[in-house]
Amino acid sequence: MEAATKQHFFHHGEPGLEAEKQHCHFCQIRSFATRSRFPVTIVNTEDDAVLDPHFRFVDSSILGKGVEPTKGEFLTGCECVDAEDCQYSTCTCLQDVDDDSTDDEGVSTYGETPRRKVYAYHSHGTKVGHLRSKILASRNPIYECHESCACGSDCPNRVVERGRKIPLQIFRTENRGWGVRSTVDIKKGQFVDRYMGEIITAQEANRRRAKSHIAQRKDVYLFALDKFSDPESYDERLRGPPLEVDGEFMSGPTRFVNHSCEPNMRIFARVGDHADKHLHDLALFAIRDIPRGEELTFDYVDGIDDSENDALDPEKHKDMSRCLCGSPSCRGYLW
Ligand SMILES: C[S@@+](CC[C@H](N)C(=O)[O-])C[C@H]1O[C@@H](n2cnc3c(N)ncnc32)[C@H](O)[C@@H]1O
Repeated sequence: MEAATKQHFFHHGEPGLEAEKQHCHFCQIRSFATRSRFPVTIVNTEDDAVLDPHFRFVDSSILGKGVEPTKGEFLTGCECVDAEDCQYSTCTCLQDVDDDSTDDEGVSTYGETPRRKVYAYHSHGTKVGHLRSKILASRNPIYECHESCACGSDCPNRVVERGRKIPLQIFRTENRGWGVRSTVDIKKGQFVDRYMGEIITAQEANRRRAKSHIAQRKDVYLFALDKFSDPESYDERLRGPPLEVDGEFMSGPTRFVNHSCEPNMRIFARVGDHADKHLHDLALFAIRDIPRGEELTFDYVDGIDDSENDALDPEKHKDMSRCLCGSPSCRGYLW
């Protein structure tokens, strides 16, 4: 670790080292636009390990071969003139919200049209912009306004779009390699960061699985963008198989977040432009208050049916890896 930091801090200000700097993790995280207000840092007080030199930090996902975003002419956004309107069922960005609620936020009218507040976030007080408890406890997607919308960049419904507002530290854990923590307190419902990586086709993901020397563990880096997959969909991109995000070799700091059977974060599908549902974001939110310095975790198999969860099947344990999350309700095995 010292050798890596010394090379960066003492030599990377010098001209003529462009090729070397491209592979330097410290140069990569210092190129992020948010480096001053919300820096990413890397520390190791445990041993001499450094991050895998083949890994590269990126601050947005990269589209792989054969993955196309929707053409500009097919993008659509809401036409809300007053951004405050982007919290109600009348905002077209929120038209697909599954609203089974009769809860807190209530009904109002817009001209003659009755409208319900279906906004995923709190809109008042100290919790403003934090995901509401009802959504946090669900696996519902989050719909946000985006760059094709008429509302401005100060629209309250652009929490994930505005990006990470938390400084993150990648640190060496005692027994699970690298992990991630925050250097500030995080509140329940607060957005932490996206899971980023290369967005690849299902065929390419399977090719990488087959080729990977870490065999089935390759799956810990692959997330299927399957929230809207539907074999009956009129949109062929949603009929599947879904695209996948591979964070193994290119990603942001959340690629180093470890698993816990009692996690403090949960991952949500976040949709911007409805025409780009097949490319939805994966957004991590705190599911309880997290004091600064506590390791950030999520459940890698959240949402998997118990009957498909190998950790609950004693027959399969002999070929599985031990879970070292240390939580009282640890299932004992990862995969
Ligand atoms: C997505 S990576 C997380 C970052 C990783 N610790 C590293 O050093 O790069 C997933 C890998 O971390 C380790 N890991 C994560 N959570 C763990 C847990 N609860 N118990 C044991 N190992 C864990 C496993 O080696 C797993 O393959």
